[in-house]
Amino acid sequence: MSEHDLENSLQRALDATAEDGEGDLENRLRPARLDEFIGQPRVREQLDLVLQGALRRGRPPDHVLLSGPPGLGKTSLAMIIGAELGSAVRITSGPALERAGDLAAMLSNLVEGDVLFIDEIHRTARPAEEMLYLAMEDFRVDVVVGKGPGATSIPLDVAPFTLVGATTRAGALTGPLRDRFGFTGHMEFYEPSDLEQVLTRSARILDVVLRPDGAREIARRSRGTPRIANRLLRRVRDYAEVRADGTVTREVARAALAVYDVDELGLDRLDRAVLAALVRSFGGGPVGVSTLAVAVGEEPGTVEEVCEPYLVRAGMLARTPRGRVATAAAWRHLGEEPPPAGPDAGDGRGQGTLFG
Ligand SMILES: Nc1ncnc2c1ncn2[C@@H]1O[C@H](COP(=O)(O)OP(=O)(O)OP(=O)(O)O)[C@@H](O)[C@H]1O
Repeated sequence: MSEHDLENSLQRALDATAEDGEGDLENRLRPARLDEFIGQPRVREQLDLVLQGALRRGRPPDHVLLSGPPGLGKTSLAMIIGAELGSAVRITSGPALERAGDLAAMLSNLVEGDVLFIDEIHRTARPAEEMLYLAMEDFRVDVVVGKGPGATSIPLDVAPFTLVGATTRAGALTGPLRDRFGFTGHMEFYEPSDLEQVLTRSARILDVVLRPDGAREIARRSRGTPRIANRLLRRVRDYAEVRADGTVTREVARAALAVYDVDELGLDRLDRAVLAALVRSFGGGPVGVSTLAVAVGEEPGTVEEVCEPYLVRAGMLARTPRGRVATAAAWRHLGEEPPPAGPDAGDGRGQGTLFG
C-alpha cells in the first residue's frame, strides 16, 4: 500500500469512528460515580463531604460551581452529583437561557431534589441570571406577565433543587451569582499519572490493547486533559488497527501522534500557531489577546479559554498586565534562540523569571 493509500485508509477509519458517534463514545467513557472519578483529589474530597452531609440531613446540598478549562470533567462531575444523590439531572446551558422565560420553564418543571446543570453558566443572559438569584436563594421566581404599565409579576414556587454550574471563566461570573454558590470546585489540569489511569480505564471499555508504555506516551501528550487523552486514544487506536497489529505500544503511539500533529509536549496545531505568532510576528510580546487571536484566525475566547491555560501551565506563555509574553521555553520549543533578557529590556520580556 502506498503512503497515500495508507493516509486514505486512516482517514476512512477516522470517519467511521466519527459516524459511530464520538459523542456516544464520550458518554460511555464518563465515570458514573465519585469513586470512579480519577484525579482531582481536592475537589473529589470536598464534594464528597458536601454530598454526604446533604444525604445525612436529607436535604438537597448547597449549589455547586465547577470551574476550570474545558474537558477536565465538569459535566461528568455534574452527572455524578445526580447519581450520588439519587436525583435526576436536568441539563441546559448559559447560551440556551436567552430569556428569563426559558429559565422559568426549566425551573417550574423541577421536582424536589433535582439537580439543574447549567453548562457555561457565565454566558447566561442578564434577565435569566437575575431570575436565578431568587430561585437559588428562596426557591421561587417572579414571572412577569404583560408589558408596560399593565405588567404584573406573579410569584411561583420552585421545588428545592441543587444548581450545578460549570464555567471555564469563573472570573466572568457576576458577584451576586458567584456568592450564591455554597461550594466552588476548582478543577486543575491532570497529572500524567492520572491520565494514564484514565486511558487504561477507557482502553478497557473500548476493548483496546494498550500497553503501559503506550499509555504513558499518550498521557504525557494530552495537555493535562482527560477529554484529549480519550480522543488521542481513539486516534492512536485507528492507527494501531490500520498500520500495526492493533496493539498500542509507545512506538505506535509516537508514530500515530506525529500523523495527527500532536507534538512532544502535546501541543496541537493551534497552540503552536499561537506561540509562533507571538514569537515570530510580535517578537515575543507583550501583545493583547485579541491581536493574537486575529493573527491565528481564531476567536479571542478560544485562544483565552482553550489554548492559554495549558500554555501558561506548560511554562510557554505568561500573562502580564501589558499582554501575552512568550517565555524562553516557547522560543526554544519553536527552535528559535530567545532574545537576551535584561532588566532594561523594557518590553515585558526582561522580567528574569520568564526567561529562567
Ligand atoms: N476524572 C475523570 N476520570 C475519568 N474520565 C474522565 C474524568 N474526567 C473527564 N473524563 C473523561 O473526559 C471526558 C470529558 O469530560 P467532561 O465532558 O466531563 O468535561 P468538561 O469539563 O465538562 O468539559 P466541557 O466543559 O468542555 O464540557 C468525559 O467523557 C470522560 O470520559
